[in-house]
Amino acid sequence: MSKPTYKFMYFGVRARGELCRMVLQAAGQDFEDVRITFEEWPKLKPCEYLSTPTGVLPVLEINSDKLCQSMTIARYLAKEYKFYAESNMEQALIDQVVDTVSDLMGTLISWKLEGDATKKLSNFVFTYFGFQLTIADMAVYDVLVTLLKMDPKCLAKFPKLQANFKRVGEHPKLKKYLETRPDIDI
Ligand SMILES: N[C@@H](CCC(=O)N[C@@H](CS)C(=O)NCC(=O)O)C(=O)O
Repeated sequence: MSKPTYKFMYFGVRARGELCRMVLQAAGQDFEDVRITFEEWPKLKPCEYLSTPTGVLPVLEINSDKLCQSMTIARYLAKEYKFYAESNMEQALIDQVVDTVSDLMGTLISWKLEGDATKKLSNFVFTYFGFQLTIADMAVYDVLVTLLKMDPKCLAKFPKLQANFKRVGEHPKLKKYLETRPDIDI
């Protein structure tokens, strides 16, 4: 079987795309990282150009298949590259973190930050503070990047979140990517 070819299409922001980018980077998987500008989007949105399944981004092309919905893509990639878990319960524990981050991201995208966002995340430290990197760690890392930009002291009371943030940032396959990627607010 030949290796799959990946093309990931999203805007030039982290928001609903960065978790998928991080999983591909953590896997050491080559992919075409297409970053569409907001100026060019109105021309591309109609399906005849990009063939977006639902007219929104992100979209991941895998060979000739197309996937949409950021969490569907993230879970698909996490299963492919073992950033998930084996058992149904462990998967559910990861999912609740990832879905909470996704809800939070919706709030952040509309710039209506909930005051207790970091506290909410800290309730989950027991689920992702394991030995193996999962999409839960990466999802939390990414939303913390945004929260830290809004309030650099937001982790002060949460040492386990701080430690996990550091641990993901130092992952051997992610470190260089995270240090050299464009510095984007959200
Ligand atoms: N639930 C979808 C939401 C996708 C979505 O709303 N994408 C936005 C960007 S974050 C978009 O493509 N907006 C452009 C548009 O609606 O034309 C997902 O998670 O992928």
